[in-house]
Amino acid sequence: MVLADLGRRINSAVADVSKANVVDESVISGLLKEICNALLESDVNVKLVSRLRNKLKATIDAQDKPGVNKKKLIQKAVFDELCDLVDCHQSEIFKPKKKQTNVVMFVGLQGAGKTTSCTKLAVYYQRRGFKVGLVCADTFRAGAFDQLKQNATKSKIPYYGSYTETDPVKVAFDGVEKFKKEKFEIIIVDTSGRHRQEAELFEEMVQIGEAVKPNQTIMVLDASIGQAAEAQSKAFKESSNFGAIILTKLDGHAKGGGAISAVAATETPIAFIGTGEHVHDLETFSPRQFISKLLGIGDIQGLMEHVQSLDLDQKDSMKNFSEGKFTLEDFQTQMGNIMKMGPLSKLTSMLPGGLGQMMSQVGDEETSKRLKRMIYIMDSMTKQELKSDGKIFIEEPTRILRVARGSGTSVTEVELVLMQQKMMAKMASSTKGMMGGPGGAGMPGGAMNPANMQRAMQQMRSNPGIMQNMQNMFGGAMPDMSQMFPNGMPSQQDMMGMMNNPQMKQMMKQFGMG
Ligand SMILES: Nc1nc2c(ncn2[C@@H]2O[C@H](COP(=O)(O)OP(=O)(O)OP(=O)(O)O)[C@@H](O)[C@H]2O)c(=O)[nH]1
Repeated sequence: MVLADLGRRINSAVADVSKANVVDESVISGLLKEICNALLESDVNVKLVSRLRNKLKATIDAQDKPGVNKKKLIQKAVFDELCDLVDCHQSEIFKPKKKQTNVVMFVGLQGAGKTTSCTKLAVYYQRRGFKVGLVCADTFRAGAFDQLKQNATKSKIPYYGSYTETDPVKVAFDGVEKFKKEKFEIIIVDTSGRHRQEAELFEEMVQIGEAVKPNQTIMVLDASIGQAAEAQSKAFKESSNFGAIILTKLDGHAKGGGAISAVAATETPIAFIGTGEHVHDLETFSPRQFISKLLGIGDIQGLMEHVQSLDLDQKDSMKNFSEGKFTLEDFQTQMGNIMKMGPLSKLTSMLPGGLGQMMSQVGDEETSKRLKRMIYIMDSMTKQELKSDGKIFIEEPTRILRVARGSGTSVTEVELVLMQQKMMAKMASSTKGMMGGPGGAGMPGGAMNPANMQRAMQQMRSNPGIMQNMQNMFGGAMPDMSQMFPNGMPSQQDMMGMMNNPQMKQMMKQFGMG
């Protein structure tokens, strides 16, 4: 992940403070020095780094009063200042309105990811019920229209472009007019990033802007742009007055600090981040979620949004779970949902604390392979077996052999699936009393109420086996929960979502916490 190195270095600098016996001036100046070096080496603009240092120092000095836990004060100050670095405190980012035409124009340097991001954004809004069209106004780069056409066709998004018209302003205007007549609600215009020279590119952008009068202009910025980010983004700001930034290629390994500088230099908010080449690899940007992920605290909210944005098959199995049951068929449904959730590494990076890193050590491929074999096993079961609670296999063990042969797996693997389903069923029956009535707190089958949540956490803490596993998982020391959730303990909604998240359950099982 971009800025991963920055996150690691800042984390270790803050950890050093936590280990210090006395937090005096020298410890604090050591912390500030390490954080500033890490930011500078990540390509963050020197003026921004100096500003952050001064604010951090002032905050720590101002709040350092007798009785204040200085270590926690420093952790929170560092977290807040980093959030401030990527948050330009703009008011509400442009939100398209239903039943109106919203024209969105994309600008940016060549290869930044405009065409890809146009399609991603089109799919993002289409999934939210908008009627979306794509216009290719890049008449400079050969193949630009074909690329947009291919992307749009694959995602079933109507598109407009021309193989013959060479005037990008005319193509843009005609395309927008066409979609306006057909009552499209969002019309996204992709422009060229390549030009003989930038002056022509900017001139063309101004003309296209005058022709299509966009409600929103978005600058697409490649996170690996480095120190050039500030000058480039300022130049685009002057010509196209973009109102939001899409930061692409954050899944890469670039330093990424230059992009942060662009946000500050243009005082323009990052609306979305691109996290891969796939059309669904677009995430809304939230400074606190971004910094939480950067510092390895996890991004529970992002994980919940990701799970909720997928049309996962949650109906019966969640109802069963809330009634204390969990059949093999429910298990099969949940496994199928996990496979729908996309690259496991992206999800695990949102898991708090060391959980994500731990999961990523197993690796996408291996985890995915194991899940697939579990699904093959359940696909080889009869309806009666799937609807059962698994006892049928104990009464007639030859069924295990038949399923193993039918799924091309082993008896041991089938037994493992049965054991995991049994664990889940036990979890379902133990949480049965904790779920509110159906529809409670808006969660399917109700939500765990605070008192029961507390009891569940106490049960976890009082069970030496679970605690030992937790400590093994975190390398011997239980993390300070407040450090994992700097925005305060997640709401019961988040915790419930996390506890019910099949990915989390699968992972808890792997670490013996199932
Ligand atoms: N890993 C990764 N690759 C991305 C991302 N966004 C775009 N890309 C890739 O970046 C390359 C350039 O993307 P394009 O969408 O063609 O860029 P462009 O700005 O339209 O390029 P021009 O039209 O030539 O100016 C393609 O290979 C994309 O797949 C991202 O978030 N992550």
